[in-house]
Amino acid sequence: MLLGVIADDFTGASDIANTLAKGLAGQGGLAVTQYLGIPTSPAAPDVEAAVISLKTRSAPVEAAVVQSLAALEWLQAQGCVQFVFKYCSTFDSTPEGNIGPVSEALANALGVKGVIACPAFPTVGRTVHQGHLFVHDQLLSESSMRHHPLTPMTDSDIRRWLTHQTRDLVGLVPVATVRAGSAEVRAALDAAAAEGRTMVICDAAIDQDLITLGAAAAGVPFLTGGSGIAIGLPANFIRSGLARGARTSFEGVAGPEAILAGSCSAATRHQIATHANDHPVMALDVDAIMAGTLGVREIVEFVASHRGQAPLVYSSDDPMEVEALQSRYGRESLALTLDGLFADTARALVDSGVTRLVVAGGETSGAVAQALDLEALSIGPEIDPGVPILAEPTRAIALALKSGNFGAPDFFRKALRLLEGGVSL
Ligand SMILES: Nc1ncnc2c1ncn2[C@@H]1O[C@H](COP(=O)(O)OP(=O)(O)O)[C@@H](O)[C@H]1O
Ligand SMILES: O=C(O)[C@@H](O)C(=O)COP(=O)(O)O
Repeated sequence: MLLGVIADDFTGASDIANTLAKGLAGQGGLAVTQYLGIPTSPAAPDVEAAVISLKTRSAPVEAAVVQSLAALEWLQAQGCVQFVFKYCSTFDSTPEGNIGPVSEALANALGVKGVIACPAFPTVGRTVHQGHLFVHDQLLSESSMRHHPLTPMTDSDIRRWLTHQTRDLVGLVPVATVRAGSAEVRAALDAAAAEGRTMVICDAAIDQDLITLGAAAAGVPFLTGGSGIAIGLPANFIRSGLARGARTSFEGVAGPEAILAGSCSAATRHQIATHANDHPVMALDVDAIMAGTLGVREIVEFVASHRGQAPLVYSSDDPMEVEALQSRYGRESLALTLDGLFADTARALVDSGVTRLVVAGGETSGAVAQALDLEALSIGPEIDPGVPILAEPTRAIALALKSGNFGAPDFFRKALRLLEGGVSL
């Protein structure tokens, strides 16, 4: 194994797995497997890149650090020569963490400083300029991410945001240095390391910037970022002859389908509204769930009675309603209950024969994937930017774990069709 990725949530993990599997146009990517949690046995010999999905984005800091270090240990045991810590392209975190503490713990374990930190993912509008993160043409703090239910992002200066979370000073590689080329980036990272800076925010506004950062990272043990930071990494291994340039393949899985959405992100709510125009949808009454009068049984009945029609079940709501529910029930216990309900529902659905499952939301997907006890997933073609098909070949289950803010308005319908393999991509 060459490359090991530690991802702080499950949708983010499939996002970076997709980037690594795709590679640059015409070159092929790496042979990637996405693991759900830290595997308990060695990887198959043909795996070139492993992506370990953790659910640490909103975990307590100490738990996030401990799990990330354990993931690193497993990846080191598989022989990886480079490690990536994958976090969200909108830098989802609280002032306490977990991006800073986890990054510093991994950097210390690997004995490195001057580590690239770049959440940019230009294809979906996330760019970094002079250390400030933009979502399309809005500063992060003015985007819908300021209303996120668990990690509201209220500061676009991610250098400052990260400084709240880290022990060491945070550095910056500005766009002018990135555009000057990979050697200049490397020199800037070395200079930051010499000043004792562990994390260094790197500007990137277009894919070419990320390719430059990727080239600067050739042979470097550790880097961090959104999935964009991985764009240039397969090429390093292919160029040096260590990887062969793999291509993704996927046969398709037939059978009953379901869509579960716990994401309250703007893109998901728009996708739900679009899907509701011509498909059956069930809006979950959160008060009834909290009162224990609505649960798995009713949801499974709804899905079963709309088999073949792409039924969608969602708890997603707009920011004002989310805020009202959180003040009524408490943010954490509400999220715990809803994530738990989606997890139990997914298990019941799969037990009832569902083989094609689309899940929207990182926390929601993490809860679902853990409940299904999936271990290793292969990466199929991309459905929409950042969202690949995931296949569990031994159980003939195909999944899409969609990041809350990713995907076109018709994502749900398209994803189910592609999971069936009916359409060539
Ligand atoms: N109606 C709701 N009110 C409050 N919280 C909700 C509601 N629906 C879902 N949630 C919670 O909001 C969180 C959404 O996070 P997540 O699934 O990661 O979505 P995203 O990918 O958009 O960040 C989950 O923990 C989920 O349980
Ligand atoms: O980097 C990204 O934006 C995604 O890969 C991601 O991590 C999104 O997280 P969720 O919105 O919580 O799914």
